[in-house]
Amino acid sequence: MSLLKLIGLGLSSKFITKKAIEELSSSDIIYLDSYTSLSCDINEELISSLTGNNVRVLSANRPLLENNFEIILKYLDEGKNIAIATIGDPMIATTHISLITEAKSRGHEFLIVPGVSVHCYMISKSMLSSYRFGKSVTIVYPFGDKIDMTPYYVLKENQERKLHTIFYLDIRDGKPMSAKEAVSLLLKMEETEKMKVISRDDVIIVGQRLGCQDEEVVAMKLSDVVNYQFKPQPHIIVYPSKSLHFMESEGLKCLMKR
Ligand SMILES: C[S@@+](CC[C@H](N)C(=O)[O-])C[C@H]1O[C@@H](n2cnc3c(N)ncnc32)[C@H](O)[C@@H]1O
Repeated sequence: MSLLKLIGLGLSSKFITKKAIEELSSSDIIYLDSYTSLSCDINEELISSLTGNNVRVLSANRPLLENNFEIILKYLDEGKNIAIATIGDPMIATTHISLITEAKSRGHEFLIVPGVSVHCYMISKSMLSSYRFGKSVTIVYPFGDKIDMTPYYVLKENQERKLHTIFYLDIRDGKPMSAKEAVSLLLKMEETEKMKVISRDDVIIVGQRLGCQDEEVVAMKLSDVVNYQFKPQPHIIVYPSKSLHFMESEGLKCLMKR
Protein backbone atom coordinates (compact mmCIF):
# COMPACT_ATOMS: atom_id res chain seq x y z
CA MET A 1 0.00 0.00 0.00
CA SER A 2 1.34 3.43 -0.97
CA LEU A 3 0.35 6.98 -0.17
CA LEU A 4 -1.00 9.52 -2.67
CA LYS A 5 -0.63 13.06 -1.34
CA LEU A 6 -2.47 16.11 -2.67
CA ILE A 7 -0.45 19.02 -1.44
CA GLY A 8 -1.45 22.68 -1.53
CA LEU A 9 1.48 25.08 -1.88
CA GLY A 10 -0.37 28.36 -1.35
CA LEU A 11 -0.16 31.25 -3.80
CA SER A 12 3.55 31.96 -3.61
CA SER A 13 6.67 30.65 -1.90
CA LYS A 14 6.04 32.55 1.33
CA PHE A 15 2.77 30.63 1.80
CA ILE A 16 4.30 27.14 1.57
CA THR A 17 3.67 25.53 4.95
CA LYS A 18 6.03 23.40 7.02
CA LYS A 19 3.53 20.57 6.68
CA ALA A 20 3.66 20.85 2.86
CA ILE A 21 7.49 20.74 2.85
CA GLU A 22 7.51 17.79 5.27
CA GLU A 23 5.10 15.78 3.11
CA LEU A 24 6.84 16.72 -0.14
CA SER A 25 10.22 15.75 1.27
CA SER A 26 9.00 12.31 2.35
CA SER A 27 7.60 11.49 -1.12
CA ASP A 28 9.41 9.51 -3.81
CA ILE A 29 8.07 11.53 -6.74
CA ILE A 30 6.45 14.96 -6.84
CA TYR A 31 4.27 16.04 -9.75
CA LEU A 32 3.89 19.80 -9.88
CA ASP A 33 0.44 20.54 -11.31
CA SER A 34 1.32 23.09 -13.96
CA TYR A 35 -2.07 23.87 -15.48
CA THR A 36 -4.82 24.54 -12.89
CA SER A 37 -3.21 27.68 -11.49
CA LEU A 38 0.01 29.67 -11.58
CA SER A 39 2.33 31.43 -9.18
CA CYS A 40 4.82 34.28 -9.44
CA ASP A 41 7.63 32.26 -7.86
CA ILE A 42 6.76 28.59 -7.32
CA ASN A 43 8.36 26.29 -9.89
CA GLU A 44 10.09 22.92 -10.13
CA GLU A 45 13.49 24.36 -9.14
CA LEU A 46 12.05 25.84 -5.97
CA ILE A 47 10.33 22.57 -5.01
CA SER A 48 13.59 20.67 -5.66
CA SER A 49 15.54 23.10 -3.50
CA LEU A 50 13.04 22.66 -0.63
CA THR A 51 12.95 18.88 -0.75
CA GLY A 52 16.51 17.78 -1.50
CA ASN A 53 17.99 15.60 -4.20
CA ASN A 54 16.34 12.31 -3.29
CA VAL A 55 12.92 13.35 -4.54
CA ARG A 56 12.15 13.50 -8.27
CA VAL A 57 10.17 16.60 -9.26
CA LEU A 58 8.21 16.37 -12.51
CA SER A 59 5.80 18.69 -14.26
CA ALA A 60 2.23 17.42 -14.66
CA ASN A 61 -0.05 18.82 -17.35
CA ARG A 62 -3.81 18.38 -17.78
CA PRO A 63 -3.71 15.21 -19.94
CA LEU A 64 -1.48 13.48 -17.38
CA LEU A 65 -3.55 14.36 -14.31
CA GLU A 66 -7.02 14.05 -15.82
CA ASN A 67 -6.96 11.32 -18.45
CA ASN A 68 -3.65 9.59 -18.39
CA PHE A 69 -2.79 8.96 -14.77
CA GLU A 70 -2.04 5.25 -15.26
CA ILE A 71 1.65 6.03 -14.83
CA ILE A 72 0.95 7.56 -11.39
CA LEU A 73 -1.12 4.53 -10.38
CA LYS A 74 1.69 2.28 -11.60
CA TYR A 75 4.20 4.06 -9.35
CA LEU A 76 1.79 3.70 -6.40
CA ASP A 77 1.38 -0.01 -7.16
CA GLU A 78 5.18 -0.33 -7.13
CA GLY A 79 5.23 1.00 -3.56
CA LYS A 80 6.23 4.60 -4.28
CA ASN A 81 4.67 7.50 -2.40
CA ILE A 82 3.52 10.17 -4.85
CA ALA A 83 2.78 13.84 -4.20
CA ILE A 84 0.69 16.01 -6.50
CA ALA A 85 1.66 19.57 -5.60
CA THR A 86 -0.78 22.32 -6.57
CA ILE A 87 -0.56 26.11 -6.43
CA GLY A 88 -3.16 27.28 -3.90
CA ASP A 89 -5.30 24.50 -2.47
CA PRO A 90 -5.37 21.12 -4.22
CA MET A 91 -9.14 20.64 -3.83
CA ILE A 92 -10.51 24.17 -4.37
CA ALA A 93 -11.52 25.20 -7.90
CA THR A 94 -9.60 22.23 -9.22
CA THR A 95 -10.20 18.56 -8.86
CA HIS A 96 -8.02 15.56 -8.52
CA ILE A 97 -10.82 13.42 -7.15
CA SER A 98 -10.80 10.81 -9.90
CA LEU A 99 -7.12 10.15 -9.23
CA ILE A 100 -7.82 9.81 -5.49
CA THR A 101 -10.79 7.47 -5.95
CA GLU A 102 -8.86 5.32 -8.42
CA ALA A 103 -5.88 5.09 -6.05
CA LYS A 104 -8.20 4.26 -3.14
CA SER A 105 -9.93 1.50 -5.12
CA ARG A 106 -6.51 -0.10 -5.64
CA GLY A 107 -5.93 -0.16 -1.89
CA HIS A 108 -3.73 2.93 -1.54
CA GLU A 109 -4.19 5.65 1.06
CA PHE A 110 -4.44 9.37 0.41
CA LEU A 111 -3.62 12.56 2.27
CA ILE A 112 -4.79 16.11 1.55
CA VAL A 113 -2.66 19.02 2.74
CA PRO A 114 -4.67 22.24 2.34
CA GLY A 115 -2.94 25.37 1.06
CA VAL A 116 -3.85 29.07 1.01
CA SER A 117 -6.28 29.19 -1.90
CA VAL A 118 -6.90 32.15 -4.19
CA HIS A 119 -10.57 31.63 -3.31
CA CYS A 120 -10.15 32.35 0.43
CA TYR A 121 -7.42 34.91 -0.18
CA MET A 122 -9.63 36.98 -2.50
CA ILE A 123 -12.67 36.73 -0.20
CA SER A 124 -10.49 37.96 2.65
CA LYS A 125 -9.12 40.89 0.63
CA SER A 126 -12.50 41.85 -0.89
CA MET A 127 -13.86 43.41 2.33
CA LEU A 128 -17.14 41.56 1.63
CA SER A 129 -18.88 39.17 3.98
CA SER A 130 -17.70 35.60 3.45
CA TYR A 131 -21.23 34.42 4.30
CA ARG A 132 -22.62 36.12 1.21
CA PHE A 133 -20.70 34.44 -1.62
CA GLY A 134 -22.66 32.34 -4.09
CA LYS A 135 -21.47 29.87 -6.69
CA SER A 136 -18.09 30.62 -8.33
CA VAL A 137 -17.51 30.19 -12.05
CA THR A 138 -14.72 30.40 -14.62
CA ILE A 139 -14.87 32.81 -17.56
CA VAL A 140 -13.35 30.81 -20.39
CA TYR A 141 -11.76 31.94 -23.65
CA PRO A 142 -14.21 31.73 -26.57
CA PHE A 143 -13.96 28.73 -28.86
CA GLY A 144 -13.80 30.44 -32.24
CA ASP A 145 -16.66 32.94 -32.04
CA LYS A 146 -18.63 30.87 -29.53
CA ILE A 147 -18.78 32.35 -26.04
CA ASP A 148 -19.64 30.12 -23.09
CA MET A 149 -22.52 31.92 -21.36
CA THR A 150 -22.37 29.98 -18.08
CA PRO A 151 -20.78 32.88 -16.14
CA TYR A 152 -23.69 35.15 -17.12
CA TYR A 153 -26.27 32.74 -15.75
CA VAL A 154 -24.32 32.03 -12.58
CA LEU A 155 -24.03 35.79 -11.99
CA LYS A 156 -27.75 36.24 -12.66
CA GLU A 157 -28.68 33.55 -10.16
CA ASN A 158 -26.28 34.91 -7.52
CA GLN A 159 -27.59 38.47 -8.07
CA GLU A 160 -31.17 37.24 -7.63
CA ARG A 161 -30.14 35.69 -4.33
CA LYS A 162 -28.22 38.86 -3.31
CA LEU A 163 -24.93 36.95 -3.28
CA HIS A 164 -21.43 37.89 -4.45
CA THR A 165 -19.77 36.05 -7.34
CA ILE A 166 -16.15 35.00 -7.80
CA PHE A 167 -14.97 34.75 -11.40
CA TYR A 168 -11.88 32.65 -12.02
CA LEU A 169 -10.28 33.44 -15.35
CA ASP A 170 -9.35 30.77 -17.85
CA ILE A 171 -5.80 29.62 -18.50
CA ARG A 172 -5.41 28.28 -22.03
CA ASP A 173 -2.12 26.94 -23.40
CA GLY A 174 -0.38 28.55 -20.44
CA LYS A 175 -1.91 32.00 -21.15
CA PRO A 176 -3.95 33.37 -18.24
CA MET A 177 -6.91 35.58 -19.21
CA SER A 178 -6.71 39.22 -18.10
CA ALA A 179 -9.41 41.15 -16.22
CA LYS A 180 -9.85 43.35 -19.32
CA GLU A 181 -10.51 40.32 -21.56
CA ALA A 182 -12.91 38.90 -18.95
CA VAL A 183 -14.90 42.14 -18.63
CA SER A 184 -15.11 42.50 -22.39
CA LEU A 185 -16.57 38.96 -22.53
CA LEU A 186 -19.07 39.75 -19.75
CA LEU A 187 -20.25 42.84 -21.65
CA LYS A 188 -20.64 40.77 -24.82
CA MET A 189 -22.75 38.28 -22.83
CA GLU A 190 -25.02 41.13 -21.71
CA GLU A 191 -25.28 42.40 -25.31
CA THR A 192 -26.39 38.93 -26.37
CA GLU A 193 -28.76 38.03 -23.54
CA LYS A 194 -30.04 41.55 -22.69
CA MET A 195 -31.37 40.51 -19.27
CA LYS A 196 -29.94 43.55 -17.48
CA VAL A 197 -27.64 41.43 -15.32
CA ILE A 198 -24.56 43.52 -16.12
CA SER A 199 -24.28 47.29 -16.36
CA ARG A 200 -21.22 49.45 -17.07
CA ASP A 201 -21.95 51.24 -13.77
CA ASP A 202 -21.56 48.06 -11.72
CA VAL A 203 -18.52 47.92 -9.47
CA ILE A 204 -16.18 44.93 -9.54
CA ILE A 205 -13.12 44.06 -7.48
CA VAL A 206 -10.03 42.81 -9.33
CA GLY A 207 -7.31 40.83 -7.54
CA GLN A 208 -4.00 40.87 -9.34
CA ARG A 209 -0.94 38.75 -8.60
CA LEU A 210 -2.31 37.82 -5.19
CA GLY A 211 0.33 36.60 -2.79
CA CYS A 212 3.14 38.20 -4.82
CA GLN A 213 5.25 41.16 -3.74
CA ASP A 214 3.42 43.45 -6.16
CA GLU A 215 -0.16 42.24 -5.55
CA GLU A 216 -3.01 44.69 -5.99
CA VAL A 217 -6.70 44.57 -5.13
CA VAL A 218 -8.75 47.37 -6.62
CA ALA A 219 -12.45 48.14 -7.06
CA MET A 220 -13.76 50.07 -10.05
CA LYS A 221 -16.75 50.49 -12.32
CA LEU A 222 -16.87 48.17 -15.32
CA SER A 223 -16.67 51.26 -17.54
CA ASP A 224 -13.27 52.14 -16.01
CA VAL A 225 -11.70 48.72 -16.64
CA VAL A 226 -10.73 49.47 -20.22
CA ASN A 227 -8.43 52.37 -19.28
CA TYR A 228 -6.94 50.88 -16.11
CA GLN A 229 -3.29 49.86 -16.10
CA PHE A 230 -3.49 46.37 -14.58
CA LYS A 231 -0.49 44.41 -13.39
CA PRO A 232 0.40 41.26 -15.33
CA GLN A 233 -1.81 38.18 -14.76
CA PRO A 234 -2.96 36.18 -12.87
CA HIS A 235 -6.17 38.11 -12.22
CA ILE A 236 -9.39 37.21 -10.44
CA ILE A 237 -12.67 39.15 -10.27
CA VAL A 238 -15.28 39.51 -7.55
CA TYR A 239 -18.65 40.82 -8.71
CA PRO A 240 -20.34 42.06 -5.55
CA SER A 241 -24.07 41.72 -5.02
CA LYS A 242 -25.97 44.89 -5.87
CA SER A 243 -27.50 44.89 -2.40
CA LEU A 244 -24.64 45.35 0.03
CA HIS A 245 -24.72 45.47 3.79
CA PHE A 246 -23.79 48.93 5.10
CA MET A 247 -20.39 47.67 6.35
CA GLU A 248 -19.67 45.99 3.01
CA SER A 249 -20.34 49.30 1.19
CA GLU A 250 -17.93 51.06 3.54
CA GLY A 251 -15.30 48.34 2.97
CA LEU A 252 -15.72 48.55 -0.79
CA LYS A 253 -15.08 52.30 -0.68
CA CYS A 254 -11.63 51.54 0.81
CA LEU A 255 -10.80 49.53 -2.34
CA MET A 256 -12.10 52.03 -4.91
CA LYS A 257 -9.43 53.30 -7.29
CA ARG A 258 -8.63 56.96 -6.85
C1 LIG B 1 -9.14 27.55 -11.30
S1 LIG B 1 -8.36 28.55 -10.10
C2 LIG B 1 -7.40 27.39 -9.20
C3 LIG B 1 -7.35 27.76 -7.76
C4 LIG B 1 -6.34 27.00 -6.93
N1 LIG B 1 -6.69 25.60 -6.83
C5 LIG B 1 -6.33 27.63 -5.54
O1 LIG B 1 -6.86 27.01 -4.60
O2 LIG B 1 -5.81 28.73 -5.41
C6 LIG B 1 -7.12 29.39 -11.01
C7 LIG B 1 -7.55 30.82 -11.33
O3 LIG B 1 -7.56 31.59 -10.12
C8 LIG B 1 -7.04 32.88 -10.37
N2 LIG B 1 -5.76 33.02 -9.66
C9 LIG B 1 -4.93 32.04 -9.26
N3 LIG B 1 -3.87 32.54 -8.60
C10 LIG B 1 -4.03 33.88 -8.59
C11 LIG B 1 -3.29 34.95 -8.05
N4 LIG B 1 -2.15 34.73 -7.39
N5 LIG B 1 -3.76 36.22 -8.22
C12 LIG B 1 -4.92 36.44 -8.88
N6 LIG B 1 -5.67 35.45 -9.40
C13 LIG B 1 -5.25 34.20 -9.27
C14 LIG B 1 -6.83 33.01 -11.88
O4 LIG B 1 -8.02 33.52 -12.45
C15 LIG B 1 -6.59 31.54 -12.25
O5 LIG B 1 -6.88 31.31 -13.59
